[in-house]
Amino acid sequence: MATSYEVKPTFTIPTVDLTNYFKDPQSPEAEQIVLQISTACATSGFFQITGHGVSESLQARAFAAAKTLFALPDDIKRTLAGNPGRGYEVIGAQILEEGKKPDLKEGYFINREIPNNKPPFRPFQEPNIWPDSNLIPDSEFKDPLLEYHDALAKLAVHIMRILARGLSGVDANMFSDFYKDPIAAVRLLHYPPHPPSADSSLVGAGAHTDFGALTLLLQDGHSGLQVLKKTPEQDQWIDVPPQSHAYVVNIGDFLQTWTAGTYKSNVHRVINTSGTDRYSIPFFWDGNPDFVIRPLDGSLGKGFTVEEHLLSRYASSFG
Ligand SMILES: O=C(O)CCC(=O)C(=O)O
Ligand SMILES: [Fe+2]
Repeated sequence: MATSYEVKPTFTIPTVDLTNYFKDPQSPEAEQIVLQISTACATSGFFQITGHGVSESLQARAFAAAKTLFALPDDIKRTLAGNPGRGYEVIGAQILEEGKKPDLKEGYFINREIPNNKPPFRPFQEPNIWPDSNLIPDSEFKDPLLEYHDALAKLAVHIMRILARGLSGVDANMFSDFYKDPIAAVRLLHYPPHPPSADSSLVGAGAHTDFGALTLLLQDGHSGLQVLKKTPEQDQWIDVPPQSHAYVVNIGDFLQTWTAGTYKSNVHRVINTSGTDRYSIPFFWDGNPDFVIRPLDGSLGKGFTVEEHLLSRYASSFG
C-alpha cells in the first residue's frame, strides 16, 4: 500500500511577477501565480511583487515628496501633526513593541480624500493635513501622493482578488463590501541610521503585526525589514531584501481572522542598520469602518468592526 505524506509548505517569501496575471487572469500562468501567493500567505504571510503596473516615476515622486517633507525643520513639521493616522508623527510617537524604546522613526499619514467631508469626523476620517504650498508646492507633495494613493488602492483590489482565489470556496468578489469607502493610508516613513552603540532595546519599528487586511510596502533600497520565522527549536529574523520598484505585500490581522488563520498576519520589525537614512512607504488597506470582521467559516461569533480594531491597535501603540 502506498504511504501518503502530507507535505507542509515551508516558510517562503517569494518574488512573484504579476505580468502574466494581468495579461490573462484565467490563464494557467495566472493560476500558478495564485498558488505561489497563497502558499506564501499560508507560511510567512509575506511576498514581493513585480509587474504590478505602478509606474517607477510615480514611485520616485512619492519618495521625493517624503524626503522633502522630512527635511523640513522640526518646529515646522510639528505644526503638521494631527490625530494618530493623520499628518506628521514625531520620532518616538509610536511604541510597536512593549518593553522596547519608542520607535526610531518619523512618519506622515495620508488617507483617502473624502468628498464633502464635514465635522463631526469619525475616527480616521478627519481631513488630510497638507503642508502650505509655500512650504512644499502641491505639485511636489499633495498631487503625487494623492495619485499614489489612488494607484495603490487599485492595486490592493487586484491583490485581494488573487488572495480570495487562493482560498477554496471563496468568491473573488467577496471582499467588495469591505473596500466600499475604505480607510486606507499611505504612510511616509523615515528611519534615521541606527547608532552602532545602541543596545537591543532600540528598534526602528518594534515587532508587530499589521492592523488591517493587507499592506503594500515600497522600500528605498536600504535593508532593515525582518520577518519572524518561528520553529519549535528557535525564533529567527529573516531579512526581506529591498528590490527596486517591487512591493513587499503582507497579510494583516483582518485577513488572518477572516481565514481563521489560514493566511498569516506575521510579526515583523525594522532595524535600520544600513548606516544611513532609510525611507519606506507602506500602504495600509484597512477597509470600511463598519465592516464586521469574522471568520468566513463562521467559527467566531460576533466578530469586530474595522473601526473597533483600528482604534484599539492605534490606542495601544500610540500611547
Ligand atoms: O518600513 C518598513 O519596512 C515596514 C514598516 C511597517 O512594518 C509598518 O509601518 O507597519
Ligand atoms: Fe508593519
